[in-house]
Amino acid sequence: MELFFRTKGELPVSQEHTDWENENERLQAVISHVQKKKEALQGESDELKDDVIELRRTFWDDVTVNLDEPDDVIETQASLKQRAELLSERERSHGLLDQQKKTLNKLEESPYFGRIDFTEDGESETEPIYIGIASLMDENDEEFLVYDWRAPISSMYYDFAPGRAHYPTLDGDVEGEITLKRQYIVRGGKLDGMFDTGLTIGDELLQSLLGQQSSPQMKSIVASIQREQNQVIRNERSKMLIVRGAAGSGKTSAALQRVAYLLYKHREKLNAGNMLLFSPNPLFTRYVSNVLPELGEDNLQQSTLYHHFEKRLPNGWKLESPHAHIEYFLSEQVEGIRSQGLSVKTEPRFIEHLHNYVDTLSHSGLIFKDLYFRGEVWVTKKQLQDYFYQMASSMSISDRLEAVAEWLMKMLQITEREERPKAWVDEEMNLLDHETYNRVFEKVRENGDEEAFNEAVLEEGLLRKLVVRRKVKALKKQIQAFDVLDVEAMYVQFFRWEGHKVIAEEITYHFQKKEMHWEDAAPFFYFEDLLKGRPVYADIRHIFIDEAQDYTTIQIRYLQHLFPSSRLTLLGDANQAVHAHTSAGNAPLVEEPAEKEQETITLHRSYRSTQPIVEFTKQLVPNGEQIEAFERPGPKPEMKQLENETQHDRYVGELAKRLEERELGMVAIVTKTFAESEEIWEQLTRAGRDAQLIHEQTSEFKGALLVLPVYLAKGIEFDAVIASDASASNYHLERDRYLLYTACTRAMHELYLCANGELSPFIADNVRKQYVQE
Ligand SMILES: Nc1ncnc2c1ncn2[C@@H]1O[C@H](COP(=O)(O)OP(=O)(O)OP(=O)(O)O)[C@@H](O)[C@H]1O
Repeated sequence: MELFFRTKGELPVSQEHTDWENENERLQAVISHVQKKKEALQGESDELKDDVIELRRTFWDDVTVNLDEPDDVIETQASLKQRAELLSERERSHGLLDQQKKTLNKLEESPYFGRIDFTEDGESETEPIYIGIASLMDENDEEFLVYDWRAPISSMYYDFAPGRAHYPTLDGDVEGEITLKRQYIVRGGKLDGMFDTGLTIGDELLQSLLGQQSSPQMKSIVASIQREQNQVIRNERSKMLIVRGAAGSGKTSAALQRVAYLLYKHREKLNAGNMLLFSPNPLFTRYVSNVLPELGEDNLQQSTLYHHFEKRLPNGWKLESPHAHIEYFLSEQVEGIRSQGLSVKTEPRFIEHLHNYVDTLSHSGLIFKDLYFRGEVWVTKKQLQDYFYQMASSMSISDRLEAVAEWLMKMLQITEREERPKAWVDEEMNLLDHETYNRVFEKVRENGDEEAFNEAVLEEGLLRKLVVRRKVKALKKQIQAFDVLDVEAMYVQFFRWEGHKVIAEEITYHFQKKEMHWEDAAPFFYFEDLLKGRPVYADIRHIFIDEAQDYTTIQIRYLQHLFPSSRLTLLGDANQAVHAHTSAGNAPLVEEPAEKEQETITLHRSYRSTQPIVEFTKQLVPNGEQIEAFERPGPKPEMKQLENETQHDRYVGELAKRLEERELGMVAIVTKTFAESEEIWEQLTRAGRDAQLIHEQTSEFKGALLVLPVYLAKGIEFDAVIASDASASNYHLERDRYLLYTACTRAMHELYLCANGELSPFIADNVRKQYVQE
């Protein structure tokens, strides 16, 4: 690799000197071109802004509102529509200019980060291709001064070393020769460094990027995307793309770059609103929220599965959070009824059983609810059942339910008419407020009947109608939502039907208290949708599921069925499974490809941690030998055994203090459970230390010292990690292995393990040589 890196004060040698000056000159020329563009854009933007303000101010001036005749109404509507369209078109253009301005601001700071010189076969000229976060044309709009990193030609920068190369176009691959591959470090419009690279993209650049301190917000990796990551980013073949990879191999980073790539490639028909990322928790959501804006793109939508289910929950119900679920299984004996239920519900073929059950319900067994009006049964469950099952069983359940709803709506109209003259309506009319009376009175007046007698009759009629309509409102809503089925009872009945009586009883017990366990949410709502028909989220075209190893098969299937027209990217690492059910090997991530358009890409290299840390952590897990460390030096992990809890906690506090004093950056004390985190945090606080205790609702880091349980640290990284109590008593079950691995792999530069007593068996003898024992 040829390298000429210049930092302030260093003098380049003669050959490099020429290039340095040339590159510097070009850089300044491009930046001044960007500045000119910015000025021109500002002028345009100001004009548009004035237009928008004026249009808003005078919106009604040119609209003649005339509602006398139907024709006039249509004309008024048309003229309103025209004005509104004009305004929104101007607003959109202004928004676009704003976006362009933001991109130009970024280009002004750093217009490009890479270059390849490419000679196409059959051409004599070599074209230097400069690559940046967005394309930039020269003043005549003829030549590219900078190519967007997502342009087809730019793919060669990531995929090839100097030598033969090719890139795809609509007319087939273009072949040729790369004669130079160069990287730049440009900050604040200044050329700070320059590398010519060979095989991989600048290990030196990576060294310098990865050696930096952690940041509370994830950064884009656009300048140093690695070849295997590029396969993830540009993959378009698969309907379902599974990305497996070791901790720190760049799965999340590649996924976010992939979003940016797809937005660029399909900009005519795809926007950030069509993409949805499921993250593990609010802290992670926040952590990754800056990557796309950094690349000049709008952020994609983000949610958590918990948040989604919570919104679907019936009124007054409570859903156990995934973190409470983890804590339960970490602290309870896993042999109880609940864990039996967990195995059944998370078993990959569970979904088939659910489908089989629904098939039988097509013929018999649906449980309906009695429907009530004014506290009395209006239609019985038996009547509903009879009406439902007299329809042909060739009709789907949801179609038949729709027919039931139509039937009920008609009956409701009759009921409404029959109820109006009744005495209870008189009573309720007396309770109506003045405002309602006045409104009804006005309405009668508007209709213009001269006869006072008629007016009074009309008024009473309207008031009766209103009272009854209000009374049936809830029932109407219930019918329209198909809420005539007793889904809870049928869900329980399913377990009985399957021969799981005890599990059925356990669910009934919680359902009666309106509580739902985390492991019931996906099966329950999936089942409900099978019966009632699924809600459609047609707008979402791409879903990304990070930390997918923690999803059960049915959770993934549920999302697939919720977003039927969506492509799916699953990112995960089976070695980081923190849920009891997924660490048992049930994660969909470990299943073999099932769908035709499904593809798996595995990332082997780990970038987050130094080489000594990776060498240590890879031995904690099976198949760890497949994990490759990026060659970044650093101290070996340190281990300290202590005799009791008091000594342990005191040591953790002192160690954190020492690390803080060295101003390492962010230091995290990672524990197995939240209770342990709380204990350590309390002790630190008593000692006057300023530490932040992270809980499941935390969405932001504050300060440089954090205490958190491992499952909340997922996907995030810290400059130094203290893995608290890595003892045999704390980490001994097979699933603890994955928790310990996840905790240790959060460390970027330094890792410390402390144990109260004997070491965890996972830190086996062959591991011991990888760390220093104090
Ligand atoms: N090509 C790259 N260039 C620069 N930095 C990179 C690259 N790939 C990954 N990194 C860095 O490595 C770290 C880990 O990346 P990321 O969080 O995307 O990995 P991950 O596979 O999602 O990790 P985990 O499994 O622990 O969630 C981040 O700091 C990221 O910026």
